[in-house]
Amino acid sequence: MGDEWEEETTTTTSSTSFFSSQSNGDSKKDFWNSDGDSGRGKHAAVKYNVHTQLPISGVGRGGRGRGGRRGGFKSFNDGDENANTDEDGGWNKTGGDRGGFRGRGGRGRGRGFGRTENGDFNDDNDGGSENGFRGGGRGGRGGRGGRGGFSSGGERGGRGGFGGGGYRGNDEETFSSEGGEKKDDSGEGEKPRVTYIPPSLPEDEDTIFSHYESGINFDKYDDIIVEVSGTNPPQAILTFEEAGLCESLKKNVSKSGYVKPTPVQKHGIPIISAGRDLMACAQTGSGKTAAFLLPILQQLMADGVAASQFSELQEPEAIVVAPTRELINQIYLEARKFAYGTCVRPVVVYGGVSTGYQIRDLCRGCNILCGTPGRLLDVINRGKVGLTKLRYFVLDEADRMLDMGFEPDMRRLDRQTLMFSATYPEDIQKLAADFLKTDYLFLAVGIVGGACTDVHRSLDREQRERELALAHFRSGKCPVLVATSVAARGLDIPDVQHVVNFDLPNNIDEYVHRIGRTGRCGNVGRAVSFFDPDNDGQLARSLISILSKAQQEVPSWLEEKAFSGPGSAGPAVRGFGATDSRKGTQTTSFQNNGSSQPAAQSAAEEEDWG
Ligand SMILES: Nc1ncnc2c1ncn2[C@@H]1O[C@H](COP(=O)(O)OP(=O)(O)OP(=O)(O)O)[C@@H](O)[C@H]1O
Repeated sequence: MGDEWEEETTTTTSSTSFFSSQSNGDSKKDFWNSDGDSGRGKHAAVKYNVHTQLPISGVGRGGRGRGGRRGGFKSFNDGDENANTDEDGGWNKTGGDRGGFRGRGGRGRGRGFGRTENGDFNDDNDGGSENGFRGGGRGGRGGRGGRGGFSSGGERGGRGGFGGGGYRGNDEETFSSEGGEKKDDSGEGEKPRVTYIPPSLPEDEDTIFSHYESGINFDKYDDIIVEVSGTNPPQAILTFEEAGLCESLKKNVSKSGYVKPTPVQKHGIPIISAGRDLMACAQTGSGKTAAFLLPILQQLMADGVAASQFSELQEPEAIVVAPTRELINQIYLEARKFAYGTCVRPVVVYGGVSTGYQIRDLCRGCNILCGTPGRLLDVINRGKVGLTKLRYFVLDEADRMLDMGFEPDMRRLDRQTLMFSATYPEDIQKLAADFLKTDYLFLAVGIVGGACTDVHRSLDREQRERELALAHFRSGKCPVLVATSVAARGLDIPDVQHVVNFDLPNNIDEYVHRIGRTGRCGNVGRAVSFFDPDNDGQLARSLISILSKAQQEVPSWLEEKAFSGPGSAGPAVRGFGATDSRKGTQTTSFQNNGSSQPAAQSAAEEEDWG
């Protein structure tokens, strides 16, 4: 997933799994069932928390994930000899010179996902990836890495649960001016094509403005310490009335259930309205999205932005970039909500969805373009989006998207840059500052990088609780068991039907043990694993070996990861179980004859519950 099923940056190398007794193969059903005490009869899941090494009953939602590695934004403009060719079905990429983002162009031969010369995966169509901006590729073997210059960066896997990224290696589509015909210019066979078209969005007002009520701690926001650093910051507003919003926006704010602004809105809105660049850091869930959308919309309305209309080339006034597909879609929905009833038209583009579909939508008019990096650069490089009218460039989750060099052409554009995040490591701040005007303002709401105090956190389980959790799982009282690898081995619990490796383990033995909690005693089972190319690459070869020996389907992207490019090295492929490491030892094979078998010696030691 290079794309926070994003994810949070997980630095852990390990692994979380859970077992589920659901027989319908619907892992999500179990995954998001945080109520582990449903009283259903069958046993379900064990999730391993790698940090604590403890099993936890019930599965809590991991929250929105974030992209794993940071992307880049560099080197788009040194196109190679393949740039602006018509290789992909006659499409002439005229966008190269249009206000920056010129793509390198070169397409490699690819199948499935693109791989850049950096050895990164591109998981977006045509080589883009959500996290990208890292320049990339001459498209080495993995295909269209060069296009748009995005290496996959990061939104791979990661912790946090329903993280965005999600590696989707096969999402390739060629969009051509001749109708989006699929074409594989490598001659190596057909590329899987992204044909997914998301369901149409509801147009009724009730749905557009549906929202949940603000929580009991909303008023506590008023006590949060706010710091604004930089010269001449404008006065904060205290109410939405002071924000100077036009009638339509006021109405939309009110229909959204917003009564008073949050601190990041109180300070951020006037800063943006004053035309200042901004680096804003505010805790999760504190309303950063509206903090940038409202003043942008207001300004566009005040300046009488041209109503969007059909054109093959769209010139948006604002671009919002976020590292994950899910997040950018959410931002788009917010933009659509606040722009309701106005002439401002937001559009969203992100990987994993038919490019042709998104381009058709784009061509209908676009004032605010929301996108993940890969797809965004893709549409720019296809000449569908020009940057000459660009006035606002917003980076949400900015700390994920800045450890990269930024394209010089982009820097030259006269635009207002707004960066938002809940965390800002110091080194990232330095990078970010380099991309902002020198008089930018830094807005810190609450403790910079601090986690939201409204989230009750607990790390640790006593033995008594562990045993109770296991007992509940065993008895079927709790259908899902979440645990660390400590529960990988040995547990023999009837009716476990599903094992989910939320994070894959470090070694293949552990994998074998974990999935062995299901499919026992002649029963069938199911194991679903989330593979993070950044963290799990070393497991790829052994996984392939294990899968093929068990006559399971081996995804082509896994083969690609295992056998090509940097990072593909992994442990030598060996057979299931173990082979005798002593040279020259005579080996006897036993086959289904019921006779004794040599015990498989695992490389890893047994885990201890202690
Ligand atoms: N002034 C407000 N009054 C009531 N609700 C608000 C207000 N501002 C934002 N919200 C709501 O609060 C929720 C969180 O807002 P938002 O997603 O913008 O947070 P965020 O700071 O971007 O969080 P994260 O850092 O996790 O991305 C949303 O449902 C949003 O509609």
